[in-house]
Amino acid sequence: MPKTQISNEQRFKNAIGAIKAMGVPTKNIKRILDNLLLLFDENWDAIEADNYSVFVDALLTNDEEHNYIQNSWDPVDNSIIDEDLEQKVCSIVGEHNQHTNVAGCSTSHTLSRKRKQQSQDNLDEVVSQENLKGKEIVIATNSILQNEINPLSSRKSNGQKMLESNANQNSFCFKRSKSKPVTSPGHINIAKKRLVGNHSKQLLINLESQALQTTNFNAVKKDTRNSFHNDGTSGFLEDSSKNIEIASSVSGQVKLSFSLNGLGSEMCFSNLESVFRKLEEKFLRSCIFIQPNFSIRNILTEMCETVQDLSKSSSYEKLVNITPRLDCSKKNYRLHASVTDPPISSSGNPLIKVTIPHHEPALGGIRPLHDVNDVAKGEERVRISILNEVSSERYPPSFSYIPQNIVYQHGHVDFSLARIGDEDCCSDCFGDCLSASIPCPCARHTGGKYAYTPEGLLTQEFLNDLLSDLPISYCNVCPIEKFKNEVRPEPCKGHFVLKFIKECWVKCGCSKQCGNRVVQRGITCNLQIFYTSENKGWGVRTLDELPRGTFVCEYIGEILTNDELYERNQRPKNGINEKHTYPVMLDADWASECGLKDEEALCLDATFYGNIARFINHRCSNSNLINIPVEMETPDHHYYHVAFFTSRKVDAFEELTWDYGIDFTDHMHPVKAFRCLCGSDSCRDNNNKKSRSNKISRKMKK
Ligand SMILES: C[S@@+](CC[C@H](N)C(=O)[O-])C[C@H]1O[C@@H](n2cnc3c(N)ncnc32)[C@H](O)[C@@H]1O
Repeated sequence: MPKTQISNEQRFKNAIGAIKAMGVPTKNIKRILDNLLLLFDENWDAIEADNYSVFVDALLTNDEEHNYIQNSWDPVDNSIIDEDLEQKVCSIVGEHNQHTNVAGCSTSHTLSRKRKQQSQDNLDEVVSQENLKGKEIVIATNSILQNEINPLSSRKSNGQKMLESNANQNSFCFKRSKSKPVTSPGHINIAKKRLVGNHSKQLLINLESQALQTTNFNAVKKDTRNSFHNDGTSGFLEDSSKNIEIASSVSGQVKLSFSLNGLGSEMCFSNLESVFRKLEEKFLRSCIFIQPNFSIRNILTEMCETVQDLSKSSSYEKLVNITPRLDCSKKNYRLHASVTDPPISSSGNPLIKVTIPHHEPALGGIRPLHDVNDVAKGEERVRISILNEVSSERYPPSFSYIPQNIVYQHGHVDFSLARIGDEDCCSDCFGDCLSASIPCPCARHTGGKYAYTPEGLLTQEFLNDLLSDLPISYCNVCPIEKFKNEVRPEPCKGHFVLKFIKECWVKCGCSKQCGNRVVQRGITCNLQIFYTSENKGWGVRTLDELPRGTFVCEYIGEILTNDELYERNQRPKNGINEKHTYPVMLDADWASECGLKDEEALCLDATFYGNIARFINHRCSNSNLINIPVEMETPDHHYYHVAFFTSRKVDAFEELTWDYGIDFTDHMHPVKAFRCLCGSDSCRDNNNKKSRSNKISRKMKK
């Protein structure tokens, strides 16, 4: 009999009969049904849709805050009851309508597992509701992930009751295409869980895509504190054979991976790499500047469509078996792919098979070299994105991002508090030294005046002094010359006498917010690593305009003795790290410090371990950055920080450069000079001068 001819009373009875079989007490069923009828304006079609899926959702939803469905059974052990119920629901539902409930069952089971875990971990409640009338799915959450998910406030329409979070400003909503019927594939169930106490979150998304026909995706969003391995890969898998995994860190960093199986249709599947590449091009790049309409749902939808697009257009004629192997002893996981002749389907099309073995994390297999959204992996206060609009190179070569200098092996840096005397700190200060009437002892190094303004910029006076010609001092025995010829070193070629800044530090009485602490607070500018169009490789640019005197970043690397650097440079270079980043000599005191032993002279090498500064290119003249030695924890100038400040106003998207101080004629220098492409009029690279004059004379001849 068509449903329209069944009376509402009969439908009520049918519902009770079906749900009672799951073991739910009749009075509870009635209460929930009453609520649902109220909620859906007596729309029985909506309640019966997907075999009472809203009822099942209501059973699983136990949210007092929103009063959506009152908790209607004894809360003895919800996890067990839930699991039981869900299994029954699944079996009943399965009997009723096998096809449409495959996804429904897996959703319920997933929810159940999650719920069990939730109850064990003292998790807060699932808050989800599918609004059937408006074909919208609304999630209310205390999310901090607003950048990733389109923040829309809960809306009420046509008598539909939406969930309203206590934290309304943080709620967001997933909209479903209005053209799709409620029961069609394309169904998305989303459950949001919040860990009590530490505000960790999990977002569970089950997506069955019409586009992918028989392919199922499960997506799991999970707090990285629970899911990421130490090496930064995600370790969470529900069912590795058919999962999309989205893992997000508390700082908002998102990692996406997916694996497919069951491509039983005669779809010609492109390789995973091209799917990832296309998706990254589409989304990850744009996520650097978060778009207003950005949402996880869009990514998932786009992912389905991309897989379908690529599969349709693929001329792939091979069977690809992709098997990620997780070797925990190695840091870089790789996707192993083998290509064999494809079996031909009944329609004559080659079939594609993608196999992801159970319990092997799919994410690990395709770990990228760097996170294009944040090369610093959350180590800095700002995210540092990577963008290449020039060539196909997706990432800079491998290196480990470190936010602080680290001693490589033998470099001796004495950080002991005992070495900091009263004259080298301001233990009597309080709050902000800059606001005190008399400059503190820390300003002694800068002539009794602070180098910083209250806004955290270098004072114009300090900067002007720096940019005027610096005096040069000469070592008795120069470590650089000893590098070149240990037995008979040539005389020192001279080093600039650098002007130091002394920042307040831990032995000082002032606060961390003291105006004389700028470099130690880390990077605050929005910077980007980008591929230069002048063949200089990767470079750094600012995304915002920077005033003159702005602290940009420190040059961070391994602290090496000059001996160690020399030894490192002698080693045969292979492949990836063939190009050394330019090491920075900590030579401020070479001339004045008596008896500095070779093994004591230090330098910073960012080739293998470093920060964003390792990407800043050289410019012979008119560079926009100046490197300034900054002393914090050590009172002598044997070790110090190298900080970059803007030497003039820098426009947004302008490349940041500094003068490495290279002598392009010195072919014996420990680090081989490159052919300079800085493009400045006063380029010191003679090769360039020659080629420029050749060009001019060729032009003249013409
Ligand atoms: C500190 S790294 C800078 C980042 C580097 N461009 C990269 O892709 O990793 C120094 C290296 O960059 C390149 N480089 C820096 N400045 C350059 C310039 N003005 N002209 C040509 N190459 C430059 C050289 O290969 C040099 O060894």
